[in-house]
Amino acid sequence: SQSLPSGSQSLPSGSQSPSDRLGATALQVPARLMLVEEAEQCLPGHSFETLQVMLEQDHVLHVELHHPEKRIAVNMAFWREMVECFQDVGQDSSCHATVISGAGKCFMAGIDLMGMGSEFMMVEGEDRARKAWNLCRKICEYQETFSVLEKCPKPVIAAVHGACVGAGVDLISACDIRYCAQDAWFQEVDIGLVADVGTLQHLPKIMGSWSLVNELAFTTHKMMAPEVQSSSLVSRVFADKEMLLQRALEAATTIAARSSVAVQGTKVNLLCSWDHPVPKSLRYVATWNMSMLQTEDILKSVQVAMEKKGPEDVPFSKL
Ligand SMILES: CC/C=C\C=C\CC(=O)SCCNC(=O)CCNC(=O)[C@H](O)C(C)(C)COP(=O)(O)OP(=O)(O)OC[C@H]1O[C@@H](n2cnc3c(N)ncnc32)[C@H](O)[C@@H]1OP(=O)(O)O
Repeated sequence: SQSLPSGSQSLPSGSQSPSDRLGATALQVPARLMLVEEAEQCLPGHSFETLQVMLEQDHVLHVELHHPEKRIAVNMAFWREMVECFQDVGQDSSCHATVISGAGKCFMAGIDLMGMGSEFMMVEGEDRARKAWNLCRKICEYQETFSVLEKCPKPVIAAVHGACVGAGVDLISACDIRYCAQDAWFQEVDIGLVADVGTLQHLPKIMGSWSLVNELAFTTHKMMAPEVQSSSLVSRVFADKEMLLQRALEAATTIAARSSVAVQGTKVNLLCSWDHPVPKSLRYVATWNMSMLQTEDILKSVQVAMEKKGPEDVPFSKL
């Protein structure tokens, strides 16, 4: 059977409760214990089968999904490598923001229909209860492949061109910012199952229209770039892939120049308000800031603002 992605739980945990997710984000236990120096050297050069990680600018990593000859149809290695990669991004204090895009003609053609079919048909277990238990465990492992994007405290920007199908929609719905090119299209595909790795949980909160979410989910309606923009699934549309990547990297660079205490704390607290009612989120941010307001970054930021400079002029310490 498939080995567990590092850091994932060994028993079916069901879908993660909001507080699990928040706890994991705020107090992430290193999945692979690694010195900061090691992590810094590790990621850009790290060899993955399905991901290429490039250092684009100071503190900005570009993660490119690879399998262009199969239009980024994702195989077994992908599910494991995404977890490894973004756990490392989370630990790597020299990475402040990430862009994720597809190599070749599209962002992602969903699961590898040839290679992954047997994964769900062939579940181990001596009886139905044990098979169900093992299947639940597998589903939770697959969920971790995209949940890791939310748990990573560094903002992740999805830059989508061409097709973004099935698992591609699950992936982008777990990202913090979504941009696309004019040629992008998005689709849920009918393969006879309920989507179970994030789309159905995220889209109703992301998109402005329940009706459109239902349409996408029930009819497999193909959404083109203008429609995804008007429905808020993406926040910006660019003329082509080149412009898309340029602008996504610019946004990541802007984020990377800011105080990590501010940016990462903002991501954690936005996720808190996504999951919890306002009074609870207000209480959480008060508790958060009772320590984080003691950062030197505030004084440094105020000083450069007074001098009419930008955050890129501040030597913020690593986090
Ligand atoms: C754990 C479960 C969690 C999540 C589950 C999610 C469900 C899904 O993801 S279902 C989605 C399944 N995907 C699809 O139905 C998309 C199928 N592909 C396409 O529609 C098209 O390939 C395209 C993405 C629109 C691109 O079209 P085009 O540019 O014309 O390329 P093609 O000639 O069609 O394909 C080139 C090459 O790639 C192979 N390929 C494409 N998609 C897949 C795929 N999903 N699985 C396996 N292989 C794929 C295609 O067969 C071609 O291969 P050749 O060997 O060159 O024939």
